[in-house]
Amino acid sequence: MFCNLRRAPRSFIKVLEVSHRTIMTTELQTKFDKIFGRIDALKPVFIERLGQAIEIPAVSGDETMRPHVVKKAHFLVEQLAKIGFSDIQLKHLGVQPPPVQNPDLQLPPVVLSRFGNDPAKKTVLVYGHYDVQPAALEDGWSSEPFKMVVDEKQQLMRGRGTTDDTGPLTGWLNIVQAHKEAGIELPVNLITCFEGMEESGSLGLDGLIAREAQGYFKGVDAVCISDNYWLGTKKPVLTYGLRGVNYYETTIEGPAADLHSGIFGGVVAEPLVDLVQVLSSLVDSKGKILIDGVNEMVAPVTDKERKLYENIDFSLDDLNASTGSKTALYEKKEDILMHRWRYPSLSIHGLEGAFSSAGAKTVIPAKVHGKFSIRTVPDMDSAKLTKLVKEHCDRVFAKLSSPNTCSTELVHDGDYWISDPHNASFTAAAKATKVVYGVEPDFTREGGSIPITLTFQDELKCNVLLLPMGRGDDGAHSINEKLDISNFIGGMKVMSAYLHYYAESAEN
Ligand SMILES: C[C@H](N)C(=O)N[C@@H](Cc1c[nH]cn1)C(=O)O
Ligand SMILES: [Zn+2]
Ligand SMILES: [Zn+2]
Repeated sequence: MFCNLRRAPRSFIKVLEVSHRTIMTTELQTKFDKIFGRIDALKPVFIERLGQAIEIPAVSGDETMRPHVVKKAHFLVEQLAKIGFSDIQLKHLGVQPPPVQNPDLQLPPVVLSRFGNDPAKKTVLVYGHYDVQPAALEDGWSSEPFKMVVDEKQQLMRGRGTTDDTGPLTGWLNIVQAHKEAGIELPVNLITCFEGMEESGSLGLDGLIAREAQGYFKGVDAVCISDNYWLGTKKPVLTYGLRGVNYYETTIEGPAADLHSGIFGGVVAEPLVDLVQVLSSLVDSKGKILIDGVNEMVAPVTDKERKLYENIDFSLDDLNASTGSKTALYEKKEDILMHRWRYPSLSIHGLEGAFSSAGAKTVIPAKVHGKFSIRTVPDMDSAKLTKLVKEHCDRVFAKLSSPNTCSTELVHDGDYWISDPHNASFTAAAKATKVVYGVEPDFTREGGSIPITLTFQDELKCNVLLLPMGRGDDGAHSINEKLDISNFIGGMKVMSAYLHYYAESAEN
């Protein structure tokens, strides 16, 4: 273990003053030099490992792809073993609950492993997810999404999962390898918890965490999650809040089979016509949620909170750059960020069962499903929200006096989360960021969701830190998802430095 600043003799400590705070001893500087040097030297190995992982199309939301998700879990097991992690276990979570086409479909396994088990050290659990969002070349990708391309000119890696979340996940493996090869002891015990269902609601993981709180996860002092993004493209951030997400499916069905619109058009009630009306009643084009009672659940903005937005480095131009358009609903930084972080939003994602290919098929679909989700924020209650959503859809459908049937179901929900950005974990991560990037990070919230964050905090009774690796323009969930090589390398250096600073902090 390296020395604790408070106990070390003054003569020994040659300090580096950064921003009025003492953050580095020469001993730590030497360690960082060696670790960072190894991370730089191992760059080709790390890129190769990420490329191999990206090739496995682990799409959790598509039942037919489940064997690939399982294959990626086994790939991780292989890599963990190669690097020297121990006690590697695949935890099986049973069958996937409905709605599901195959009632026997097994959930993907959770990959647990350890590096070190020294009672004198703190224990950090790192969580990541190895599943990804769907992707297809015909969606508009400039290269095969599951064949990682290293763009030397732009110094980035393109492929599904590079930033969300395979790149950051492999980062944890890589930093252990870098420590070993640099001959530097890892300053904490590390536990990995990698799941394969995050993009589909983290089904089954809550139960596993509760079961293992006093088992595999006993003694965890802090949880660190690298699964979100910087706000923009230049300034590193640490994230202390997430929105939750409630995902819904409205199903409307009528005729026993798809019909010819020339023969039956105007003669039968069309499910898709009904569904379009139900969906269009949920939200207006300015983003206002139209479901009675939803906006009333949102906690009011306080003056103290309003001030937090003032110093954040972000602008309308950043938003436009990351969407590649000028389609913003708000112009002012505060309005944009508040609507991303602290107000709910309702998005309509798609239709299942309806014609969606090129061409001009003249069919009346017999059964259609509309998919939409609501990002939730303090003080919204998931069960109450679901009641309001179902009542709203039933009411709108009833007004149509249609002979079809309509039902709305919650597919999955995950809680929002807010933390204290001044705890020991955040302080350690802020020092690490300053050492690697030379700037203090911004403290941000995230509009996306990581459903398991609150469960870790509550079940393991410890702080959770969100330590993003990629940039705001990485295109997570979109086409041409990428991770800049500088963020991959810088992110791994920050992960390493974070563990060292956290190890020497007086509190948890
Ligand atoms: C922020 C994280 N990388 C992420 O993408 N989370 C997903 C989680 C989710 C929940 N339901 C479906 N996906 C997200 O925010 O959409
Ligand atoms: Zn993710
Ligand atoms: Zn995602």
